[in-house]
Amino acid sequence: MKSNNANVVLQVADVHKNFGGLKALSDVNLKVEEGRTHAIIGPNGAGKSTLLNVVIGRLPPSSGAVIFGNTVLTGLAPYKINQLGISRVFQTPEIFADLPILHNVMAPAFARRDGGFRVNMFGRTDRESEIREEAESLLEDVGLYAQRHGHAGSLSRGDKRRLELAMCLIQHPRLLLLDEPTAGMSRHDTNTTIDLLKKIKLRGMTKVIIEHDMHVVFSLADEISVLAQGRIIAHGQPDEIRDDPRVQEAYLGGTQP
Ligand SMILES: Nc1ncnc2c1ncn2[C@@H]1O[C@H](COP(=O)(O)OP(=O)(O)OP(=O)(O)O)[C@@H](O)[C@H]1O
Repeated sequence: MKSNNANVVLQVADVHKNFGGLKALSDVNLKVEEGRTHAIIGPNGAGKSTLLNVVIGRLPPSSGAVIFGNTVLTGLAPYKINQLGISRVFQTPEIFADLPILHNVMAPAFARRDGGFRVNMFGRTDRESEIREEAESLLEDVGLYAQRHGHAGSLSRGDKRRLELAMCLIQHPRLLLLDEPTAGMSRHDTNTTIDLLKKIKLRGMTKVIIEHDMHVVFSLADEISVLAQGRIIAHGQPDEIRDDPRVQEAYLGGTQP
């Protein structure tokens, strides 16, 4: 199956996902264009994480397809989908707690090259100094350079999320999926993260972001899709979504986002 739209990076086509009798996703259709930041919002239990898990191959859809560029992802293993150029920052950061922060950022670059993590991967490639340099530069971008030799496990939750972002960026993904990237952060850290994500936008990376914090959504999104009870009930530019009474009703119980 091929996507007709040359500039569409990700297409979710007629996706349904059932958990037994529960319809977590019903007839979900979505297109994300190159270089855009597409936010998916919706109340608790709307199906946002399920949708992301279907995209990255952690959950098979009950029916429908996910297409990345011209490649149908449905049925591919998560590591394959990652190698094709999709990276995800998780709600609960997935890092190597016992490794130094710098090595956490370097590890995915080795994995991308070699197809998997290995014990003693350091010092076994001629690209190590190049990878180290890039990892240090990314740690500067995310504000963790000074701590680079400390263990990742000792970082605060917010800093772990920033570390995970650097771990994604070193993979140079074509599509970055962000699952509540500012959850648990102070307002100051949230604003720093917004600035960082805006910088990534300048580099032209396509992003899908799931976020509860409307300040973050309206600071970053070019387009917003609203999920409620597993269905996309509205899609549009931030101003249209803000003013859509269906969104206010479904998402916020009638309050202005
Ligand atoms: N593995 C699973 N097995 C059974 N039901 C599930 C499973 N995962 C999710 N669900 C159900 O599917 C629905 C959608 O859940 P999902 O986590 O995708 O929503 P969400 O929009 O991400 O919610 P939140 O904002 O609270 O994270 C919920 O009713 C949830 O209980």
